Amino acid sequence: MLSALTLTTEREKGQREISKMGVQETWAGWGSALASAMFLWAMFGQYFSGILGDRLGVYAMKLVYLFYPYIEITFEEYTGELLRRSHAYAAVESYLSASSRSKHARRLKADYDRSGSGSGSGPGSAIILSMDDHEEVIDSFSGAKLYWSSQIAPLESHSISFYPSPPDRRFYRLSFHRRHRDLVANSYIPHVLDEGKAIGLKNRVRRLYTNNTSYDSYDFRKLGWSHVHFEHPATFETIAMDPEKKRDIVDDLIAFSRGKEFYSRVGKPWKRGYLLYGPPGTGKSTMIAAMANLLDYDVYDLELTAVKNNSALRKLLLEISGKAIIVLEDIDCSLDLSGKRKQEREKSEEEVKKIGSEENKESKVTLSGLLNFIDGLWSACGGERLVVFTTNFVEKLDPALIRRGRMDRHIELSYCDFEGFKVLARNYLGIKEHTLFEKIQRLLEERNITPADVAENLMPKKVKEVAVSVEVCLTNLIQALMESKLKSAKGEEEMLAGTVAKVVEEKESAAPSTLNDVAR
Ligand SMILES: Nc1ncnc2c1ncn2[C@@H]1O[C@H](COP(=O)(O)OP(=O)(O)OP(=O)(O)O)[C@@H](O)[C@H]1O
Ligand SMILES: [Mg+2]
Repeated sequence: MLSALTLTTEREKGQREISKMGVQETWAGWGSALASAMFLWAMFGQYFSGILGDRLGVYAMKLVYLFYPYIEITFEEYTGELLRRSHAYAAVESYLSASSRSKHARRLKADYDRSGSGSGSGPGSAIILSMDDHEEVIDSFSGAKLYWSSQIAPLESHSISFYPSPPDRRFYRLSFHRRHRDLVANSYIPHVLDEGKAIGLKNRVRRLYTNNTSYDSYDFRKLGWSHVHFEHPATFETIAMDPEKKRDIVDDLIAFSRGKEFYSRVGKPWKRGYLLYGPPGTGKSTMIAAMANLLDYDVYDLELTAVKNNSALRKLLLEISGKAIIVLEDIDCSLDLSGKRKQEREKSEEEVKKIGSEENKESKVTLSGLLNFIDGLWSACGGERLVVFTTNFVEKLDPALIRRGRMDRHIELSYCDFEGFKVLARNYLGIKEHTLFEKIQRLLEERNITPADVAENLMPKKVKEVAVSVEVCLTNLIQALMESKLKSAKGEEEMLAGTVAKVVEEKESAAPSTLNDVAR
């Protein structure tokens, strides 16, 4: 059987594909002379079946079956014109990486065991071994023998193009005796996909993605996103904000993550939009990290100005997996339809000329392209996604962009209040109360200070300060508070009222009758 399996790897042409269960099922085995003859006979039969009737073709196929009773199913890495990595392929990859199955393979690929359990390759080990390309393993299921091979083949291109040719085609091929066909279709494949998905989730390490600046949607060799491991310690416990508001956001996020059935029942794609707005240093980015940690999602940090056009944006969207937070920071700057950030606009023309040609390429993403990205038909692919916008200037945003349904929750992150301060004091100094708290509370009511500034003042500046840090830090904070601005609305009103009163007083003494009217 194994030799037959090896032979099958050599032929690529003339496969007759039968679509079944989202994978391709192909007639097998014509590497040997006999199988080739059978195949030609079958083709001959098929060709003439239109003329001579179906009978000839049917006989030819029966003959092929007689001598080569194996069925093959392929699981392609990319489906739908290379648009998306197939989940079935990823599940098979994980399934075959399980130690019990990969131990028979002779050529293996090694990777970290992201679960930290070391289950991949023996006790205490921190790597996972999986099948390398062109490798074969045998699996068994309910008495049936299943032969898996990992394959790689150049993708045939029939057109001449300026763009680089697409990457090689990778796929797993499953071969089994035809008598197991029902078992494989009804039980084995669902078993492989379920188990593979579970293994994949267990090994999953969260990632922080960013879109590549040189990304070209026509270049198949370039991926749209690069990633690093996502390791941000922020949690909702460490975020300084009104506890009730915080509880509400956490409840909303958890309800969303458990809402698969709800969303499908009401006919809405499983996604939710959050707009976080407020002055710099109030915790917008920190909250995104806390969201990702709470829900165990990947983060896709999308730099819109690096996206060439709407079609590149759509392609990026299709590369995003489920369980993801798509972040567009400073959306008021990114959404400048010229594609330049505000700071760049402010640069003199000469400075702009100096920018490298790559960076200088203008983004042609339009508002409608972005709206489509958020909630067009394509946005529903993948499911379980949060889209988060952040801005310092919510009033600058186009209302269409942040209307309810698109950005479902609008969350203001503002200056630090006493409740927020208590959270930071607990995080940074490990204290719940102190004699200086009262003074700090009074000052926080009068003055504007961002949580970032409070946090900065609560950090010991020198190593030797650590022992006396509480006192020193709180005093630093009081100092900073006294130097910070008065609460803008209240402060400005008071200042304005004071100035007006003073002017009125002065004018009254100069010309009482007329100025009394004005003051009134
Ligand atoms: N609400 C908060 N709770 C806890 N820490 C905070 C909070 N806000 C700010 N910080 C601290 O200040 C630093 C800066 O905060 P962050 O980057 O989240 O601000 P931001 O609102 O995203 O600012 P920007 O608008 O400039 O992007 C963080 O590293 C964090 O330590
Ligand atoms: Mg930020």
